[in-house]
Amino acid sequence: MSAPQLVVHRDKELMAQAAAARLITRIVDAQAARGSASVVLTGGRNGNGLLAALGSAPARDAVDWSRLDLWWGDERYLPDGDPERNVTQAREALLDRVPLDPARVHAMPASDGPYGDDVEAAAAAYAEELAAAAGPGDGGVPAFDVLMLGVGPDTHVASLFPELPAVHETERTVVGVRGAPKPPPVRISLTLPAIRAAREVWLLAAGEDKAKAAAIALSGAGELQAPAAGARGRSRTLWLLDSAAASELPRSLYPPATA
Ligand SMILES: O=C(O)[C@H](O)[C@@H](O)[C@H](O)[C@H](O)COP(=O)(O)O
Repeated sequence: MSAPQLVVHRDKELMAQAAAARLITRIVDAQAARGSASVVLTGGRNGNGLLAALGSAPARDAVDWSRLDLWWGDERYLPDGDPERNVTQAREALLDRVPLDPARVHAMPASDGPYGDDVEAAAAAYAEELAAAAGPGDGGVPAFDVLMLGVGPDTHVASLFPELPAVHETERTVVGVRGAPKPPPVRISLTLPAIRAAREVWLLAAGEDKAKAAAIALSGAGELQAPAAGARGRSRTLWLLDSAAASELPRSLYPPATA
């Protein structure tokens, strides 16, 4: 697992714009190398802010949108089209404005779909979809080029909350979550093993309310108490912060350029 790298931007708007530019380049490089790219989106304000910034980025259409696989790190288990669903918000922020191949947009199941209120069955179905897309030796999930995660003030990532059952999962790649402290309570989430299968994991943390979470997660806390600490990529773990979210980091962790 890669040690975390940090980049601190002036404010959350610039962080979103810079992260969007970074994502465009990463996708373009993956498509040039392998003919397609695979990205995991996150819900939340920072994730949606990045998508909105990407939509208005000058280089937006350097991406071949028809050869991009999109997955989700977590989803609120609500009816299809519910405004609180991460996929609904992603569509509004960007996805409905770019020519994606609908067959390559892998939304997590909705609560009014075939699994009804059986969120574990819905999670198992998504795990099967991931496994079907995985390559030999990928371990049940595709080798995502970039997996993005917003970071909660309590250090949660996806719907993995400190000390709750889902963060303890070591075998399954996708689980159902009930009783999530962040509403809505019922969710579907990738697990840490699935997150750690990604080539690169990018954690997005902007705002004063993330300062403590970033400091805890980056100062050696365990992943059960601080799930963000367990979100590591196989070849890269990148924390994208704004100055407010970085304000409580130990000086030793500050990137040299911002010392
Ligand atoms: O479904 C969700 O709510 C998100 O996936 C969640 O993990 C989010 O990324 C963090 O809570 C940060 O959210 P903000 O960026 O809005 O602070």
